[in-house]
Amino acid sequence: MTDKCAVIIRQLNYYFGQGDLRTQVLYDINLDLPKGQIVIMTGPSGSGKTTLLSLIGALRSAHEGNLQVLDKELVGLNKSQLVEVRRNIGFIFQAHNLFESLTASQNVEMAVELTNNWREKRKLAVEMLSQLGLANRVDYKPNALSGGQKQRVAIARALVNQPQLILADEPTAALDKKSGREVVMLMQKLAKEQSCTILIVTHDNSILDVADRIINLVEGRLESDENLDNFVSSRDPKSLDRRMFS
Ligand SMILES: Nc1ncnc2c1ncn2[C@@H]1O[C@H](COP(=O)(O)OP(=O)(O)OP(=O)(O)O)[C@@H](O)[C@H]1O
Repeated sequence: MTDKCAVIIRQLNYYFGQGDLRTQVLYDINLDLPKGQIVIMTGPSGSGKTTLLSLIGALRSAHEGNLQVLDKELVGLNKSQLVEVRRNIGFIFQAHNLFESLTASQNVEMAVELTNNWREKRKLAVEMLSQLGLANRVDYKPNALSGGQKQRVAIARALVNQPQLILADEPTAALDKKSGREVVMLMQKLAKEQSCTILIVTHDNSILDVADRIINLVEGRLESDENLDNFVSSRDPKSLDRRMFS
């Protein structure tokens, strides 16, 4: 199974704070993300979704349990080793984090520079932006783009180096329903083409159908892990909104 999974998590615990203030936020997480799967993580506010995403993304260090990401064990790595791991991961956040002084193309080119591919950076950036429907916006700065277009630039930046793993935290939160769906459908299409694994944290139930699997985190514990049909049918529709998407 090992070489078929982008992420393997075993008995992972995580705490914030120290001494008397130490609080456990993740409890005994066990999770496999097979290569090429799109997984949505949902759950109530404060249940630990962003914390788990940031541990998988090597943005925080894990100390207890096992956390294997793209064939590398992250528990015990130092800061510079974690930075190396991050290079192989595409991140998409709710706040798109684009540089306002740079054009769409330059924002994407910055990601290509990390791979030292200086010669082709413009070509690769323009190709990726074009695939996302932004061929006629490559030289626009973010303030001349709509929310959905900015988020598509952020997706182009996350995908341009063809990472094997993409982590997205509320990628549709700043978008209206239609643009949110479009953005996620594009992520799904490109991910399938590049056969990369995607983990999306979301409260947006209108995008659940892009997922191969939905996992639900409640109070730091993985409460369920099922496909969309089972997820929906196992829940009372009235409670779905209140419990899952609060
Ligand atoms: N830097 C921090 N220091 C201390 N506690 C934190 C820190 N970040 C998060 N927490 C706590 O850890 C718990 C999990 O937070 P986390 O942000 O992972 O939840 P979440 O499920 O992503 O919530 P939301 O859906 O509201 O974004 C919460 O109780 C939160 O208050």
